[in-house]
Amino acid sequence: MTNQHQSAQTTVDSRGIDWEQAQRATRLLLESLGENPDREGLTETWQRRLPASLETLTEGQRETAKPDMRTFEAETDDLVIKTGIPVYSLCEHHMLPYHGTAHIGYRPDETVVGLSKLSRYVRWQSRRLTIQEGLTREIADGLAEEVHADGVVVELTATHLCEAMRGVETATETTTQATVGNITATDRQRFRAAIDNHE
Ligand SMILES: Nc1nc2c(ncn2[C@@H]2O[C@H](COP(=O)(O)OP(=O)(O)OP(=O)(O)O)[C@@H](O)[C@H]2O)c(=O)[nH]1
Ligand SMILES: [Zn+2]
Repeated sequence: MTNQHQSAQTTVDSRGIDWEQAQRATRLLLESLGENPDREGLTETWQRRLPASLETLTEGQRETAKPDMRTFEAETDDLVIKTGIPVYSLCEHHMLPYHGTAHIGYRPDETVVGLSKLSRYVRWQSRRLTIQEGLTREIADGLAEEVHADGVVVELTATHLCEAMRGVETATETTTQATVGNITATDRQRFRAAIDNHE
């Protein structure tokens, strides 16, 4: 018990990842698939590559990885629209990727945020185990809070590899939307026109 506790303590890195456990689990997974984890080509997979990849792809769980959402004084309260933000997330059901595009519209209250921060924020939020509906909602709610926005609308269109590569084996697109706060009918028309223009 004491040993286990000590070993867990020594292998947990500053970001809270237990490396020894991640390596052991990956090795075990390879073995369970009938693979030889010690064959050339696979040793670094369990020792480094997969644990390190998953550490990156789950950094949305860690506040320390959140981008600095620095804001500036707003000179307008017009809707700010950003289209075509790439999204890569992992579906929590199969831990397989889904990827696509997010579009964001927000109505500033007294502050605006640097444009690049919208893409950075979507990337950070996406890097964890999610379902698409929840991710869309969490981007909208999170941005409204970070930017102190009067209203936010988020649309996300994605293809799930759990549907494409296995299971139903159809590479379809799923679109989800979330709104928070004050988004008017005119805002929605502008948002839609910007998305249509992007596509
Ligand atoms: N609503 C929603 N469903 C998702 C998402 N990602 C994956 N899924 C679905 O989650 C469901 C899980 O269904 P289960 O029947 O438990 O799992 P399964 O046997 O692997 O199902 P199939 O994928 O149909 O083979 C599937 O229908 C997936 O398409 C998501 O982001 N949102
Ligand atoms: Zn899935």
